[in-house]
Amino acid sequence: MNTQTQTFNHLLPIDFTTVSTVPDSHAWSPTSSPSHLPINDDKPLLPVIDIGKPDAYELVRHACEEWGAFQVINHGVPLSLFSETVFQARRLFSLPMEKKHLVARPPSGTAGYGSHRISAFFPKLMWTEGYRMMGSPVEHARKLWPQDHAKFCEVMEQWQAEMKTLTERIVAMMFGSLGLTNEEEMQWFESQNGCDQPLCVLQLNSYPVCPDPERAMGLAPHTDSSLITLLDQGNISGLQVYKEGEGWVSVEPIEGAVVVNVGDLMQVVSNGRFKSVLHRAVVNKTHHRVSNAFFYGPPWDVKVSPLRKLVDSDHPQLYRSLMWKEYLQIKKNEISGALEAIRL
Ligand SMILES: O=C(O)CCC(=O)C(=O)O
Ligand SMILES: [Fe+2]
Repeated sequence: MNTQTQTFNHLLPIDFTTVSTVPDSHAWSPTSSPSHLPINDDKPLLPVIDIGKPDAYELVRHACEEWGAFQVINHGVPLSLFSETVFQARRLFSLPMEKKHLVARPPSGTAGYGSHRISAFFPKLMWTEGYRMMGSPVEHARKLWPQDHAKFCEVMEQWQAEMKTLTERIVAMMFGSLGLTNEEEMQWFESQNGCDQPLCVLQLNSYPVCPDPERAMGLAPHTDSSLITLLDQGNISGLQVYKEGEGWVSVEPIEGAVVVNVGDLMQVVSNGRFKSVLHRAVVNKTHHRVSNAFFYGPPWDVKVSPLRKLVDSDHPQLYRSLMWKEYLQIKKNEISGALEAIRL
């Protein structure tokens, strides 16, 4: 096997339908598996915010400062689109492995089927498979369903459009809650070479039923690099967020709610006011869980820095200005120390 094939194989998950026990490659040690530091039911709940209400700004600010995450309801995204998106995601993941390999994500590619991007950081593999897209998935969908790809594309494109609109509304609320009022004050990246549109990635995640969930990890602890991420975790629990002083807290699914994660970039541009949330996903014995994450960030080739209005003598600049591609490169080499590495 040459190096290229080896690297490529590392990106491809095992066929979970063929295993009846957790193989050694996927067995996490007792101190790093989810059973370490178990969840205790007395912990506070992640805030649920009705973004149609007048107090929403204040609640958003508080949630971003204290948790780095919250759930939103009353956001206007049709409930039927949630179930159609989950249905189409399940349709993709239930295809035979040979089919999914037809759309495998190449080692340096952004779209396609494969393991989660963070898997390279851990000695053990995770109990998950994923499919990523940016915009229309039509080229892949044609390969997967030569006669019947239109509905998958239509639903995924509609979901991305809805998530983009909702993201922009929530980002404006976040900045608004910090006292930024006009577009210029909210300019969160400095475009270079004419790149002025945000980049959006939709990641479908599948966590197959696991014979021994205590020893397996759905998705290991990480922060998202994005400005913010919108997550639909369907109706099966599995997402946990880390809260300082409390430990891991389960995020209970609420029908039609969307989880908002503050990403690394929001921590930078808010000059540390908002916290990028550490989160992970656990698996279970009985239900195949599917989630989807919509990551919203800047183009590769732009400069990012803390917003000027959030820096003053009482709030000195915490992070240096840098090109976004430089940050992503730092994050590629270290999963948890990237924000520290750019701290002034
Ligand atoms: O599946 C989940 O609940 C979490 C997904 C996630 O954190 C991610 O895709 O980055
Ligand atoms: Fe994440």
